[in-house]
Amino acid sequence: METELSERSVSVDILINFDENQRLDYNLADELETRERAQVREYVQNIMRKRSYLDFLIDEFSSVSVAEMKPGLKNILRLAIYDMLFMDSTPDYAAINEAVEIAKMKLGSKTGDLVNAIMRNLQRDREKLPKPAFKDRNKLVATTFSHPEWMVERWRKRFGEREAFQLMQANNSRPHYYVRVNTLRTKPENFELRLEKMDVDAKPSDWLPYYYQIDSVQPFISKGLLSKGICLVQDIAAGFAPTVLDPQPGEKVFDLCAAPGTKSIMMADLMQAEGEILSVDISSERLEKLAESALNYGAENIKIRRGDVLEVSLGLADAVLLDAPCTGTGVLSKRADLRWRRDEEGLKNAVELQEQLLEEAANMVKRGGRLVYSTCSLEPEENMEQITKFLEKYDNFELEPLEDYLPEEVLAEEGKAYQTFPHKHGCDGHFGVLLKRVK
Ligand SMILES: C[S@@+](CC[C@H](N)C(=O)[O-])C[C@H]1O[C@@H](n2cnc3c(N)ncnc32)[C@H](O)[C@@H]1O
Repeated sequence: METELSERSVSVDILINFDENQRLDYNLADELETRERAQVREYVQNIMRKRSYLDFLIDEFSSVSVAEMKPGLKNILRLAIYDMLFMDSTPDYAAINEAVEIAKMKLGSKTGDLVNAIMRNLQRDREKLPKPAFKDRNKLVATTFSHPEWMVERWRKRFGEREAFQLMQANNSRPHYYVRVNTLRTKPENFELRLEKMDVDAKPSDWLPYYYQIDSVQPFISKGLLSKGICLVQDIAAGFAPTVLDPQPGEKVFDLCAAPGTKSIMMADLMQAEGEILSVDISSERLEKLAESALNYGAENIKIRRGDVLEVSLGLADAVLLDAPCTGTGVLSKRADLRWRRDEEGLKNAVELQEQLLEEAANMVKRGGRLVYSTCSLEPEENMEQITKFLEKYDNFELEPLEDYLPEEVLAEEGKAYQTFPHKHGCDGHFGVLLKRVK
């Protein structure tokens, strides 16, 4: 119980910090063991995936509304309800006791009593819990599926209700994970032998070479395969952008907005570390991760530069990847917190920044060179609408067909773009196009 208490209590700290600073800081779990840190992530991500519904239940069983609660109490209750209703391994009494102890420890004995009273109320009605019944359809759907109302409204309009439900259900499910073999460090056949020895289920992908769908990244961490650079954890759809850019050994490549760097690492492998990749990002913290990965993965042709793409002067490249900052609505099952950090204003700002970044990136492509624009968003404004606007303004770029690189089922825009959806493709939602500079 001692360690479980600390897992829960650290999870509460992370949730409180998120409410106060809009930042998910897993460093708060650094003192825990690997397995416990994994449990903290599970708690935090699952609570993010069910947040509106948990808040609805708090409102039903507490005399103080969620809106009036301080982050401490609110997040202890979210965790306690999640524990009681969704963690099969936690008996009701343990869910209540643990929450009461955390409340006493963090907020005093009175709050402990309040948590106890609210949780006992809920336990009494456990078999016939109230269901959200708001007249406002967006609010009802948003509470049931725990997504923000603005997102629900736009997805219901765009996809229709049935498909919007499927998408939100996929966002609330445990995501699929993939690893990609790093051929700079091992041969694919040797990697398969390792997998056999490790006795893990890993299904090779039909879509791209060297990718395997896995159930959990844990064995790959514990056997040191990531730290030794043997394979990279990367969603298969995240691999589409480097695949269609198709960097060749000896070329000069710019990876703009590169950190934490999985696409730079993959490109180094595609180039067999010959030629040059200049990886640029505005965030030094994220670039540190890239630098560490480049060492681990033997990506010796990566050079790192901290800078704002809107200001740096880099010269010209054969191939440029702009993996633009975006709302991330395609990766909500892995990054459940993102849904609570985004709003319509944020979408508008992202679109404006992407437009400027795309113009700068285009100026760095030499004549005859290639430019890939990619996002992990599902929103048309960040994706094809961005490209249409760009092509209306610049007649020196043309869209290239992608059928030679990617499977048909992920292609959109008559084969001139790719777009995946979590509920249709079983991977993250990514978009991308390949543009050629023709004059
Ligand atoms: C989608 S992430 C990139 C992910 C990365 N390509 C990868 O595969 O690991 C977007 C990145 O853009 C960076 N960024 C945002 N605005 C930028 C700017 N004006 N100049 C350079 N980098 C920027 C962020 O720091 C962030 O690391």
